[in-house]
Amino acid sequence: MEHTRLCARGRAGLPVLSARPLRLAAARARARSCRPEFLRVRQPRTVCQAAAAVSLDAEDDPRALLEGTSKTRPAKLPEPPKGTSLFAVLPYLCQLATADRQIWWRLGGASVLLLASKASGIYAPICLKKAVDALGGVVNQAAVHRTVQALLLSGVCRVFNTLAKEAQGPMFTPVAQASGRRVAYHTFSHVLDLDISFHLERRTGALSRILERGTRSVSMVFRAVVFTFIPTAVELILVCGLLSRTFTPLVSLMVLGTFVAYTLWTAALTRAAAEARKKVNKLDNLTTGKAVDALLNYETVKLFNNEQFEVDEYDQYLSGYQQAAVATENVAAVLNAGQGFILSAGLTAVLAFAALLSPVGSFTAGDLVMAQGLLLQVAAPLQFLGWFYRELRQSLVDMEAFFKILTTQPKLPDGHLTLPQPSIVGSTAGLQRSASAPSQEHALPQYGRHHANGNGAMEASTSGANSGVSIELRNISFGYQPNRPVLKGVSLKVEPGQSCAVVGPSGSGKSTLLRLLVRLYDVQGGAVLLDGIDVRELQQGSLRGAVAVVPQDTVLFADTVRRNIRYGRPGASDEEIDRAAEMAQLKPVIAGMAKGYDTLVGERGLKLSGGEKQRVAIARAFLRQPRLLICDEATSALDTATEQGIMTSLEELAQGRTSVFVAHRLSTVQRCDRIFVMQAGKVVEAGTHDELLRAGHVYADMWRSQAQADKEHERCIPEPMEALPLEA
Ligand SMILES: Nc1ncnc2c1ncn2[C@@H]1O[C@H](COP(=O)(O)OP(=O)(O)OP(=O)(O)O)[C@@H](O)[C@H]1O
Repeated sequence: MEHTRLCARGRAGLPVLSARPLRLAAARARARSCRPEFLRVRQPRTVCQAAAAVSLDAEDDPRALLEGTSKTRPAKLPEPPKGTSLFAVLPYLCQLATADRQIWWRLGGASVLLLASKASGIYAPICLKKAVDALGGVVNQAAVHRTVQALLLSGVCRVFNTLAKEAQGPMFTPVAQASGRRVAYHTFSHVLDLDISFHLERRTGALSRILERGTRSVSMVFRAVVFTFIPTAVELILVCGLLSRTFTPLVSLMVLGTFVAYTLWTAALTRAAAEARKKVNKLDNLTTGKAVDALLNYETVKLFNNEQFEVDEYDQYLSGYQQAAVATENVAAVLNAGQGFILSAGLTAVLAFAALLSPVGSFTAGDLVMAQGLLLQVAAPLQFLGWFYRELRQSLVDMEAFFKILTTQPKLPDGHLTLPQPSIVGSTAGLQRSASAPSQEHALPQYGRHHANGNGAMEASTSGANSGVSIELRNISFGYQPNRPVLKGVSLKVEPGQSCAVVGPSGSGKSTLLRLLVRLYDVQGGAVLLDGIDVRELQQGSLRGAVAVVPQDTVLFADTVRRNIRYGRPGASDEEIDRAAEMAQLKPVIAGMAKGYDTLVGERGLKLSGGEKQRVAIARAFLRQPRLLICDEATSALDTATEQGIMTSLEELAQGRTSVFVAHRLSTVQRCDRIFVMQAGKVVEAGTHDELLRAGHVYADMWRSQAQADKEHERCIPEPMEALPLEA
C-alpha cells in the first residue's frame, strides 16, 4: 500500500502525472534532443508526432496482458450511501462485498485464520510466563528444560501467528479486488453516461483523480475494517480477559481507558486533518488538471514557445499544494506525538498498577512478563490503527467527491421509445455490395436488424430503397447559457432519404443544431422530431445507433488505424474495414504506413494529419451505414482533389439515407436536395441551390463571394516551375 501511495504521489508526496502523460513528457524530452531542423524540414507538426511516435511505438500491445481475464460484467452497484461517515459507508461496503458469491466461505476462512492468529499471538507471552516461572524456584536441569520447552513453544506460536495473519490476505483479497473492479466498472460506465455538459464543465485530469482516489478509498476502507479494526478488537477482548483473570479487572479497565483516550485523541485531530485534506485534494485536482491540459495541448504550447509560462502556472499550483500538504503533515506530527505519549504512559501505568493493585503473592514475575508481552502485542496494531484511522478518515473525505459523481444524474433522462424500423427492404449495397469477401451473414439484406454488438448501427444500406429518417425541427430555441440564445426559433423539415445542407457564417449555430439532432443537449423551446418522435422520448441508444457523425475536429483513440476505423461498428470484419477505408480514400495513406492497418496513430491521433484523421472518421461512417448521416465540415481539412473524391463517396453513402451536411464551401453541397441558410441563430432562407441562387438573397451573395475568391485564388497560382526563368 505504501508502494502504491508513493507511486501515486511521488517521492516528496507531491502529485505526479499518471503513466501516460509521463511517457509523453519523456518522449517530449527525447524529441527535444533531436535536431530541430530535422524535425522542421519534414513537416511542421512533426515535433509532436515524433513525441507520440517515440512514446507509443515503444509500447508492447497491452492486450497481450489481458489474455484469460474474465469477460463477465460485474454485478450492479448498491445505491451510494447518503453520508460519508463510517457508519453510512460500512453497510454500502457490506452490500458491495456480499454480491461476490465467494464471500461467505472466504469470510468463514478468514475468521478462522483471524482467531487462530490472535490465539497463537496471545499464547506466546503465556509461554514466556511459563519460561520465567520455571526459573523462579531452584534452577536445576529440569527447570532449564521446562524453560527451553516454553521458549520453543513461544517461538512456534509466533511463527504460527505470522503465517495465519499472512494467510488472511490471500483469503480475503479476491473479494476486495472484485469489489474494487465492480466500483471502477460502474463508475466509468456512469461517467460515460453523463451528458456532455458535465464533461465540458470538468477538467479530465481532475475528474480522473477524483475517480482514482474514490476507487482506492473503497478498498482502503475495506482493508482498514477487515484487516485492522476487527482483528484489533478481537485481540483487545482476549487480552483484557486474560489480564482480568491474572491480576484484577481494574487492570483491564485501565487498558480500555488507554485505548479510549488514544481513539478520542486520534479522532479529534483527524477531524482537523480532514479539513486540511479537502484543500490538499482540491489543489491536487487542479495541479493534475493543469498538467494534463498542458500536455494535451503540447503542440500549442510548443508553437507559442510557452513552455516556461506553462511550467510557471503549474508551479503555482504545486506551491499551493505544497503549503496545504505541509499543513496536513504538521497536524499529523502533533497527532503522532500525542498518540505515542498516550500509549507509552498508559501502558506503563497499566503494568505499574497491575503490580500495585493485585494482592501481594497473587501473581508471579512470569505474570508481569506475560502482561508486558500482551500489552506490547495489543499496542503494536494500535499504532497501525492510528495510521489506518487517519487513512480511513481521508478515504472517507475522498469518497465524498466520488459519491457525488456517482449520484449525479444525467441531465438528459433517457426516453422509452425506439425509432421505428424502416419498412422498405431493398437490395443490399454499400459495404455489403462491394466488400471483396463478405461473410455469409453480412451478405443478407438486414433492414430493421440492429447489429449484435448492440450499438444499433445498421448493417446494410439500400440502393434505391429508403432507410432514412425524417427530421423535423419545430420552432426550436436553445442557448448554452441562459442569457445567451444561440438558436432562436429554428424550424425545418427533411424527408426520409433526402440530403440537406446547413450553411451560414461562423458562429450562426450550425454545429449546435447538429448537437440537438443527436440530443447531446435538450432544446429549451420547441421540439426536435425524428421519424415523428420527439428525441426526448427516444432511447438514446436507439437514436445514436441510427446515426453516424463525421465531426469538425476528429480526435482518434491512441490505438491502431484498424481499431480506430472499426470503432464505427465494433463487429465489422477486416474486409469491411478495408472497403470502408477505400471509400474514404484512406487506402493509399495506409499503404504508405510501415505497419499498415496495425500502425499506432499516437495520442489523440497525433501521428496522422488533419485530413487523414478526417478520412478515418469518414471510414467509420461508411462502416456504420447509418440511417442518418451527419457531416460537420467533414472535408474541411482536405485538399480540393481529395475533397471531390470523398464527396462523391459520401454522396454514394448518403443514397437511401437522410443526410445533413454542414459546410462553408458551398460548391460541396450544391447538389443537396435542400439547403438551409442560417444567420444569427435563425434559418433565413431554404431551398435548392438553383432556387436560392434565383432568389438572390443571402445564399446568392455567399455563392458570388466564394466564386470571386476562387477566381482570385486561381489567378494567384504561380506558373509551373519549369516555365519560370531560372534566374531573375
Ligand atoms: N459548449 C458551448 N458552451 C457555450 N457556448 C457555446 C458552446 N458551443 C458553442 N457555443 C457558442 O454557440 C455559438 C454557435 O456555435 P456553433 O458551433 O453552433 O456555430 P457554427 O455555426 O457551427 O460555427 P462554425 O461554422 O465556426 O463551426 C457560438 O457563439 C459559440 O461560441
